[in-house]
Amino acid sequence: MEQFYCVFALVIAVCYLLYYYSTSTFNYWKNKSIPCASGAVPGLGHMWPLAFMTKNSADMYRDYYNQFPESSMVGFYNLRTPALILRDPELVKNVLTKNFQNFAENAFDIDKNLDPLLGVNPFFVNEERWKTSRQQLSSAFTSGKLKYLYASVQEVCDSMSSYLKRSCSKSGEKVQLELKDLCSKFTADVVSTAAFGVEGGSFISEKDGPFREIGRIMFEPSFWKGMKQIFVFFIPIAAQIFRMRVIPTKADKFFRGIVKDVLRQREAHGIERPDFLQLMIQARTLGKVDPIFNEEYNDDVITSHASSFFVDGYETSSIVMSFALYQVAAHPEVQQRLREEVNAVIEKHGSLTYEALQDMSYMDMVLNESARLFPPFATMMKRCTKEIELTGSDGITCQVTPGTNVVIITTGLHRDPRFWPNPDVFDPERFSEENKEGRNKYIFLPFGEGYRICPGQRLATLQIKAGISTIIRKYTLDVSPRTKEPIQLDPRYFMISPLGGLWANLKPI
Ligand code: HEM
Repeated sequence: MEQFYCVFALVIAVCYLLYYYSTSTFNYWKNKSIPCASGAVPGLGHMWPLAFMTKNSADMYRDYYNQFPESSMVGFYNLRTPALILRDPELVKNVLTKNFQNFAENAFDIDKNLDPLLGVNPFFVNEERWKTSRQQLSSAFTSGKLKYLYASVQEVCDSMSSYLKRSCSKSGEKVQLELKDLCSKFTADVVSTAAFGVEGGSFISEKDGPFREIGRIMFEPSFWKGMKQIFVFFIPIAAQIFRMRVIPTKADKFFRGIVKDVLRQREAHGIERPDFLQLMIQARTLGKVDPIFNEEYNDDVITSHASSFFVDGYETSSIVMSFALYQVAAHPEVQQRLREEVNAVIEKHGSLTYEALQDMSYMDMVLNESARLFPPFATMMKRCTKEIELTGSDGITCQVTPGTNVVIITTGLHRDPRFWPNPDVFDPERFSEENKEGRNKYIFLPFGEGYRICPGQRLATLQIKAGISTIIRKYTLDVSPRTKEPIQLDPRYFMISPLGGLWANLKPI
């Protein structure tokens, strides 16, 4: 009996210590007189809805953002670590631009040994390596090089067009499609053609092309993948403990294999193509040295750069494109005006050229409004590296110390009624020249802002505009009753994915 009491006392003591340890920081924000979101639980802090997969991060963070509508800052706890939400556009500007030096790091700790292909991906690296890798990737997106890459985008538009034509004639008249799947095929093929120099093959048959298949392995929501992604992106300490990779082994092998094959084929047959790989091959032929690896452009160096295209650009672009098509399907008057613009611009330029796409101002309005409601990333997380005092427009002051994560909640700012009247309503007019004038740019951040703004923004916009124009010229779209409305976001996913999919009927005009 005595033994039983001893064990019981020990268990109680351990439980108490664990409880004490996991909640001992929970007064941090109170002591700093910063309002703190409610709902922290021992062990998980405010991250329990992600850990238990009851909410998508976009919804969870927006809930915390909305708890103090009048406050410029809100504290919360990532497990037991204090983190700060910024609700004031001037504070966001401070972090992303004005005092960037104090917040230069993205708050993600990736193990470069486990994920060597991410070693040059600007999103996942910091300091000097970030500067060089960003410069290098951005150099592929100058206007001249984008025009060069646009040839690849046009190839994919043509194969998507043939695929849609075949699908419609097979099904009689109209065809029902899941838009995220269609757009994932499209962006997978753009990456494979523009970055890796191989035909994507997603529109040849019903079978996935190889890049679409890798896309499914890496991004399609499922319980275990969701668990892993949520740990990697939101609870990185746990991901490190369990040695979780961002790029699965199968995808790593695939990227290395494909680059090797393509390089050998091009060397053997003297092939040149207008793609990202060719830019690297040119650097290799000139004997240039990669400034990050300090090595020649060998196969591994080239694979690392090319895979950044896929990791950063494939899923983000397909999310934005699919939600924009969904909004177009749901708003026939917007669809008609957009179609008229596309037709007029094509008539003016002769075809869907690079220059024609720059002329589509209503398309820009529609894309912006759609990305306002559904940005692929709910948050941007920055780590404080140098102590700084932040003061909000409401007078709240916070001394932010090194190591503290500062979170910019895109989904909160994008639907904040202080900045957007009727924030849940889809209205492209918000982005007319007149309505945009004088608006603080730090309330609309689908691509981020400041020094770490997305370097792929122009390529992403280009391919999305080309893809939507290709579809809308020849088809009318309406939302299928199979789509669950209002849209609910999949809690198993670290970006946004609509539960049940975005289904639309496409009918030839
Ligand atoms: C519609 C599609 C896209 C969206 C919405 C998007 C959005 C974003 C956002 C929000 C960030 C974070 C900015 C920050 O942390 O301050 C980012 C970073 C980044 N994006 Fe994109 N992105 C898209 C497409 C692309 C494409 C096509 C590429 C390249 C091929 C790309 C490459 C990158 C890179 C390398 C970074 C890291 C930049 C840095 O930390 O310096 N993105 N993107």
